[in-house]
Amino acid sequence: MTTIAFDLDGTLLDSVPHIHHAVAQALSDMGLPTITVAETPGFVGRGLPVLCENVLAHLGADPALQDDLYTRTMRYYVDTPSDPSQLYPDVIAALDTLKAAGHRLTLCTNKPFAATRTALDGTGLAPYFDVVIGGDSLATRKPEPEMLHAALDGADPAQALYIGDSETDCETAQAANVRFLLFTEGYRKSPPEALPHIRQFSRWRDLPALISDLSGR
Ligand SMILES: O=C(O)COP(=O)(O)O
Ligand SMILES: [Mg+2]
Repeated sequence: MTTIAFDLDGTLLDSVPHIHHAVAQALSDMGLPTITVAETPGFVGRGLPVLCENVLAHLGADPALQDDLYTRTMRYYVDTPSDPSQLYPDVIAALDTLKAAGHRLTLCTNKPFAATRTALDGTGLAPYFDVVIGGDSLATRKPEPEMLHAALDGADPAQALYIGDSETDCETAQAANVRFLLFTEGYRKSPPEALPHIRQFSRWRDLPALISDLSGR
């Protein structure tokens, strides 16, 4: 049995349209200019406070509006339902296979906890994860190691795996001394070779075999 922690946005869910909708609604309510869908992945990965700070800087808006933008975006995050169409292809089948092999699955995302719960419930992912750590669950966020250690829930980091899509996830795994597997179809900004990883995959249907190689089952 291996404890396997997963990132959420850009790893299990292609959530950029959902995130863009929430941010664009909040910006519009505040009478600010907007960001495009294409620009949105560049703001995802370090948590909602950083997204808000960077969006305001990008728009040349007053940084003091960060808390207001955060509160409004959170409301749209939670109020806008998620659905299974956001899942990358074959995610559920891969998680079923990993569960059936006896692995323990947990979630470690910088998305705020309340928004994470809504996303997990709406997409059908909720039953798969024994532990869920969100971006505001602890005093620190990824790439600090505490969230990942909490998501491992007592498992030995040296025996565990972390699966994510971004620079943030790779740095987190390094800081937490956990082996990192890179999903290449998410919201990474640099090429895969710039992010140290022990395996990479572009199709979820390939993940169970990668993990059974690594864990010897
Ligand atoms: O909220 C974010 O910035 C990204 O969330 P993630 O950690 O699931 O990729
Ligand atoms: Mg991610």
